[in-house]
Amino acid sequence: MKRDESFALFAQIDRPLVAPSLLSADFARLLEDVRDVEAKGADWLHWDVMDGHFVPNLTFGPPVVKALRRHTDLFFDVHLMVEAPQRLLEAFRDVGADAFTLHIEADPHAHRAIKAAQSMGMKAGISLNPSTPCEAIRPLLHEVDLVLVMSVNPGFGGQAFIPWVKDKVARIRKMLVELGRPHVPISVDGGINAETGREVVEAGATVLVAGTYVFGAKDRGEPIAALKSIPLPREGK
Ligand SMILES: O=C(CO)[C@H](O)[C@H](O)COP(=O)(O)O
Repeated sequence: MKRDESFALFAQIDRPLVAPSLLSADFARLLEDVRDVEAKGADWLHWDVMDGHFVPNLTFGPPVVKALRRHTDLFFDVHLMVEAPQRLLEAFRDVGADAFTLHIEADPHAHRAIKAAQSMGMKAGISLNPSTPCEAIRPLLHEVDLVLVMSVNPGFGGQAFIPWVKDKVARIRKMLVELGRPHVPISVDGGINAETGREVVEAGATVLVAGTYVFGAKDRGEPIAALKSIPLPREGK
């Protein structure tokens, strides 16, 4: 799916979008892995940016995004697991990030960051950790383009899905419906496979971020197809 198509589609889609998480790709052959998942139907690419402070791990930053931007037209879904994410707005805009998603726990001025990202032409997302209550993001639901619900404690791939996060997804979808914004995408990240993917889609998720499940497969086309085959619940169900 091309970069500029995906957000217009959320009012029409009947399946979740699939965003392979590059955290689980082979960093020594990143371009080959990106080409592989693109050829096999990935809708977005999910970038886990970690700073060693907000989470106890370090990954990549704008130079790596820039290097791959030249090779693909996939939507770049950039997830900032960093302190003071606003510092990085321009840097990621300049290298071709399409969505800039920050953590509510990382920025007391998250609303300002969201407005700034949007004014720079990026989609703006808000993310919350498993133990952060949904109420913490309620005021921002009026304005965000994307909600990213963590279903593991962020920092590492390959962790087990936390089942009670499904209730949070359902609550946030209900809040969005009540606000008259039913098509705002809810993305779920952590421990996603065909089974947990189905559960979160039933709860209201429309984007599935999957690292180990996709990149750990011999044929990445199989997990991508399995996630894409999950039907979205019908409206009014
Ligand atoms: O944000 C992340 C970790 O902080 C990863 O995107 C997430 O954990 C996906 O990896 P996996 O599918 O292996 O759980």
